[in-house]
Amino acid sequence: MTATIIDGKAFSARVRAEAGRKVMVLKEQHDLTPGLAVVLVGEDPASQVYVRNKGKATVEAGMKSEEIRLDVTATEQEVLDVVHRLNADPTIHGILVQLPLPKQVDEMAVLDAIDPMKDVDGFHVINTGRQAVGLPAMVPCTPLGCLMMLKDTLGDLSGLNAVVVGRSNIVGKPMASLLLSENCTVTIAHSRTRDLPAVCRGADILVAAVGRPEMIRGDWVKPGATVIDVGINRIPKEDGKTRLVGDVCFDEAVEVAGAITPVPGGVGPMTIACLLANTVTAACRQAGIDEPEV
Ligand SMILES: Nc1nc(=O)c2c([nH]1)NC[C@@H]1CN(c3ccc(C(=O)N[C@@H](CCC(=O)O)C(=O)O)cc3)C=[N+]21
Repeated sequence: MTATIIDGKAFSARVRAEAGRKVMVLKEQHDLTPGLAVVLVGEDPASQVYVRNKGKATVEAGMKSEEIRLDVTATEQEVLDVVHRLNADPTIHGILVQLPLPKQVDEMAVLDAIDPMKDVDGFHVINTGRQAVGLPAMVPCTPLGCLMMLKDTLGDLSGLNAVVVGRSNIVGKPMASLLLSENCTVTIAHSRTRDLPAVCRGADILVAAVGRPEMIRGDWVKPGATVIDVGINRIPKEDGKTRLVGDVCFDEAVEVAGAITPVPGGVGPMTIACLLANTVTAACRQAGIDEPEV
């Protein structure tokens, strides 16, 4: 039996279309145009592509998009000044500072400066804490996208064993916290975990977010499990070009899993769609209105 392939690209198109319909209602009924600002420091080519895609998706959904580019030599104060200006701008409801930042800029200080209400990445400690205790919060886009695909595939997640491989602040930890909120039994595994393959084999839900190309093999997957591959690794091909692979060895895992996300076309597109959804949510909360039902 081969696994069902979870089509993140198709799913993300539905999420983006829904965000677009909400934006239409907000414009017509509340004279409110949600605005998203993306701050990019430096010229990392991968980040540039990603930032351009975000800008395009934002405009397609009818929102205002602003891109702020700073030189790779920008000081921390220059980045903070941009954040402060965006915090004060009433036409901007979401602020995303593209990570990683150059080494002279303290990431934590920048994230801490973002108004938590405008923190569409959900990386501010206020949002991390609010999510953890069950208060309304901005939830990080990648884990949110993963959760949407899991619920769409499995329905109620209560009681399932979830193993998250990776403990980053941007994916692993918030993913684990969201799965706990859905009543999963959650294990966070990482580089020091003993007998990682055996731990993974206990997972009904296996989320791979380690950043190591094809580390998770087919025989680490419990038959029938749902596998979410967060990894996006560019590796060289024989012909000198490159290809994208996840943290899961797809060709092996697809033979064992019940359902699996591909790379590309899985988690990545959902991340961008959730960014738009979060920006709509943020705009409604800032305006003190209920999010439209569409
Ligand atoms: N503050 C911040 N928030 C982020 O959410 C954030 C960030 N910084 N820094 C970089 C990472 C990376 N990231 C991606 C999102 C979508 C795709 C995506 O759409 N990928 C496509 C293919 C992309 C390709 O072909 O290269 C896919 O997987 O199908 C990729 C990568 C968000 N990040």
